[in-house]
Amino acid sequence: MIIVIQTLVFFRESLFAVFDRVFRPYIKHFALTFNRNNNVSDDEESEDHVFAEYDDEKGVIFCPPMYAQRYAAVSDCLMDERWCGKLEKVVDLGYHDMSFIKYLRDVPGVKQILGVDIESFPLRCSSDLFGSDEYAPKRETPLHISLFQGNAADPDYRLIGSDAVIAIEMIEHMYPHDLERLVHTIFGFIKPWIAVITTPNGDFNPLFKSLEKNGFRRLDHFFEWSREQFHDWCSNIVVRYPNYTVSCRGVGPGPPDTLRYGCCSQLALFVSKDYHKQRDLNLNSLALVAKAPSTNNEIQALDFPDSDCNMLCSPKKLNCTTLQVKKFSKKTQHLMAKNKMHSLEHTKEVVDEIRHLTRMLNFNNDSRVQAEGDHTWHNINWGENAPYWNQYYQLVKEYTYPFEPKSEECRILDLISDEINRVVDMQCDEDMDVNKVEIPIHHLMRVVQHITDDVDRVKDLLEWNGYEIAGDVVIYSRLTIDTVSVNSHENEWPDNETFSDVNKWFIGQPTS
Ligand SMILES: C[S@@+](CC[C@H](N)C(=O)[O-])C[C@H]1O[C@@H](n2cnc3c(N)ncnc32)[C@H](O)[C@@H]1O
Ligand SMILES: [Mg+2]
Repeated sequence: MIIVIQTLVFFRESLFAVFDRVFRPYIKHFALTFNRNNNVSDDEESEDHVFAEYDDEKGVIFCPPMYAQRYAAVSDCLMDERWCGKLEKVVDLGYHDMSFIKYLRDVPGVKQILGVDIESFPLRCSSDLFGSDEYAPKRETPLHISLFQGNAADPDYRLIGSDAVIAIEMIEHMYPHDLERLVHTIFGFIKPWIAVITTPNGDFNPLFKSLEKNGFRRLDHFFEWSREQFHDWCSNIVVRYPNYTVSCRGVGPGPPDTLRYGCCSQLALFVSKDYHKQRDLNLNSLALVAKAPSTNNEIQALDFPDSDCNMLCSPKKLNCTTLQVKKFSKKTQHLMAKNKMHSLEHTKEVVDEIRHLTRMLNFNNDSRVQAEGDHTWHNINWGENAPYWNQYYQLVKEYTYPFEPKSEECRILDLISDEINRVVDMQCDEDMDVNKVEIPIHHLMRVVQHITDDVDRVKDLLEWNGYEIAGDVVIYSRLTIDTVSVNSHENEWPDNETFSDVNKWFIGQPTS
């Protein structure tokens, strides 16, 4: 049983590493930009790994499969060192059966994933990804996934605060007017740090014989752009949203001698020049406000739906003349009574929040939301029974993964282990025969300085975990590791589940 669990633990933790190891070598090779004269990687080894060939029956065959090359290229964008580990909230538009979300879950730093798809059928298929394995180890970092059904073109408020937006092979399935709105939803409403968009390369289609009878276009796509058209579309976006830069490249090179067609897919990476994370609005606990201040200087706080919220607002601070409260939820009424509040002027204000909200939701002269009766909403676009403001998507499924943060000791040991491995690898690259590496403890302290500056504590920890320490240096001996077999370690383990993370970590580390 223990072995099975350990295998599962290992497998789960290794998945992403494997994905990374398998695909990363290919990724550099994918970089075929629109400029056909640009260099294709001349790394012969990676060329061996990524290739395509003709098959008389099947047409072009990609190795690795095209979807895997695409996912690798998108993952590569997400793990760019400029933001790796800092993209916390990521949206996958057109996520289909969650195939990419499986990988997204393990991208460093990601804590919240939103999936939006217009179809409901794929959503049902994806349910097995959630909590199906009760023996799966807890995550070390929190992760919440929400799947929505809706049109990605609609600026649903739950998209606010997203650091990255991904749309893999989705835009060609959109109506032109939706695509136009999507551009604004991404770059004018969400304003993420990065956006990664992929779409087929129409130039490549002559290589697919099976498409010939349909004019070299796929039936379910509204368009398939040439590289030039995609490039134009991207350039136009950055002209309209000048806070963004864009770089385009091909993904999935064709068989030899077809370079002139470019790659099978094309990818655009948009990067914000000056990213400020938008505050994530939790409207579930937020007062709803209506009537644009610009129209008649009137704001109405309509309801505080299920609030823990004390987000009541004051008209003076909002620069408006009247502020009416039509209806409060019970909880808010209770809060008001408790604080002996009779009118809004005397309530605690969270004015910035309200202001922020009005800005976020793009209130303008057409934006009026009013509460009429019990939970009936009315606005000039929808009339009666308008949807909750900016709540366009329907939540289909959400899941919070159980997690257990690593102990501080464990984090220190992991960081130091990585650093030691890095230094040892460097030394070995320079001199293959090196068997012993001495690393000053002060060098290692740098990688844990955000956790501790206590040198003695770190030394003790390292010694406890089998490192050889002499004075102020850690001695790493390659011979020791080479003679340690995995089996010998396994046999040393008592057969119970009470090991601390520190003990687990100790497997495979050098012993003194
Ligand atoms: C070819 S699939 C992409 C699959 C997935 N992104 C991947 O690469 O594995 C296109 C997906 O986009 C979805 N889609 C099409 N139009 C959409 C829209 N306007 N809003 C949201 N999703 C849309 C479709 O339902 C479909 O699941
Ligand atoms: Mg498609």
